[in-house]
Amino acid sequence: MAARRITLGIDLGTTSVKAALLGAAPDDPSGFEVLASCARAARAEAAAESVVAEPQGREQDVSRILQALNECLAALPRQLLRRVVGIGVSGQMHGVVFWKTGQGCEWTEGGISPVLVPRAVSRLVTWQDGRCSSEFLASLPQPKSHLSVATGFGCATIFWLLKNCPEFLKPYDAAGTIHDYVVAMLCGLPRPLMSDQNAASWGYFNTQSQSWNVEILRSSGFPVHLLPDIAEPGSVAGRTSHVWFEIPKGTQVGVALGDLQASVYSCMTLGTDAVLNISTSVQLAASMPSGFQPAETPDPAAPVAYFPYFDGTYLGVAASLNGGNVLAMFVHMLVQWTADLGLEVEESMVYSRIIQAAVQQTDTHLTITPTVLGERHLPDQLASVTRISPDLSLGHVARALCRGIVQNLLSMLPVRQLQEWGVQRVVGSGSALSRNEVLKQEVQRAFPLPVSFGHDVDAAVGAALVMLRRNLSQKES
Ligand SMILES: Nc1ncnc2c1ncn2[C@@H]1O[C@H](COP(=O)(O)OP(=O)(O)O)[C@@H](O)[C@H]1O
Ligand SMILES: O=C(CO)[C@@H](O)[C@H](O)[C@H](O)[C@H](O)COP(=O)(O)O
Repeated sequence: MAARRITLGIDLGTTSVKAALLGAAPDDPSGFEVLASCARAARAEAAAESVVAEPQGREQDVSRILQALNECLAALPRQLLRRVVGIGVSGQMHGVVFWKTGQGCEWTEGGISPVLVPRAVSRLVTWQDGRCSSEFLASLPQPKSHLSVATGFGCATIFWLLKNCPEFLKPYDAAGTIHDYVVAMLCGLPRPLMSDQNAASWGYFNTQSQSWNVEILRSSGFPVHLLPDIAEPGSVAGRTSHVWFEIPKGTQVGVALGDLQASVYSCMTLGTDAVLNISTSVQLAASMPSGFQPAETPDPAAPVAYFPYFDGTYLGVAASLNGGNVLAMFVHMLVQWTADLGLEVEESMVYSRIIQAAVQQTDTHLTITPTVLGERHLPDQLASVTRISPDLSLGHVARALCRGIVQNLLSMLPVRQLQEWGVQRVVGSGSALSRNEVLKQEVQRAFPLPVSFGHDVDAAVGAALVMLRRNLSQKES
């Protein structure tokens, strides 16, 4: 009997790195089985390299992200890694990392197998970065794209660096998202490749012509040489240049995918499914009919945007900036206040206690609008708390916070709109959801539709599944 095909999926998320090994399972309705998975907190937050970007800058240390990736790979069964025939990579969209071609990493020998270590590479400026003010964004040229440009989007960040610290860009001749960087390093690509999923998340990309707004950008002095070449999501970017945790050298690596699209790909088993992903951020997505094309001119005030998916199709997405990160801020605040009172508590204990308290508090009148980061379509709408009564327990606050995250998303994309799109079921994904019973309860309460919950490493599963299906179709042809 032919050996079972196995693929590896990776998700370089904002808070954690996930990896999953998938095996073909012809007898399973999904066609696959998750053989092993791993998640490791990246703890990659770092001070902005450019001091002028503070305090709104949000950057991550690439070496910590790769460290978490190496820990994930090291934790996966070697006997399965040896049989990997394809690697799919996804990650946090919008962000940008810069490197020097040919010097972006080093394969260090010495251990059991070579390990990927970053070398001449910048910090990752993430999607949560707020350095581009509304005034700065208004000063940029109008894109020829159906998506508006927001702070934290790759092209906006590059324009900001060009204006405020031009010296910063001089040493680099390549740029991409963190997952484009990892694909380029795994394959030793001379130039990064980028799927339209990630290019659209940078701004100044036209999904219909599948091209950057090169003339618009060039005429504004933008360093267009930094823009990656574009390739189909699901196509092969290259082959691994080294043995990697016993994954054979020469293994196919797919062009990197957006984490949202990869999560949807693993969870959306029916075209009438909507996918609710709650991770650092939160997104509610549903597929648009084939042939759908978004309006050419974006409406920055619109809460729903249309993201490229696969094969020229689109997802209708409400993407809130305020998801698991708001819970994380609440937990961090409690840890800080407890320290101010002279006590020390572990974050993990606080998470379990607030969830436990909220489970006990089955309902609340307290109302929290959780938009501490504003929203892209409402940048000035910050968070608020109303209907505070004398019974202000931890359970009330935690329940109201989880409810607020879900209700805020529904205010962007109401159930009525989902039903008009033909949605009949909601599938939940993301670790913030899978680890939080109260969030699950609030999701089930908010949707008058059947709700099910996917894996907790969905984007990694989705990235692996794309490569598994590609490999199987290659073998059949
Ligand atoms: N111990 C925990 N218990 C419950 N939820 C947690 C815990 N630790 C982190 N979280 C939640 O998980 C979120 C991160 O989810 P994750 O899927 O790792 O994000 P990403 O995919 O964006 O990296 C955090 O923002 C936080 O809300
Ligand atoms: O903000 C949007 C889209 O505009 C999101 O889909 C965005 O891709 C994701 O939130 C980021 O990639 C971060 O994802 P995650 O780390 O929260 O999983």
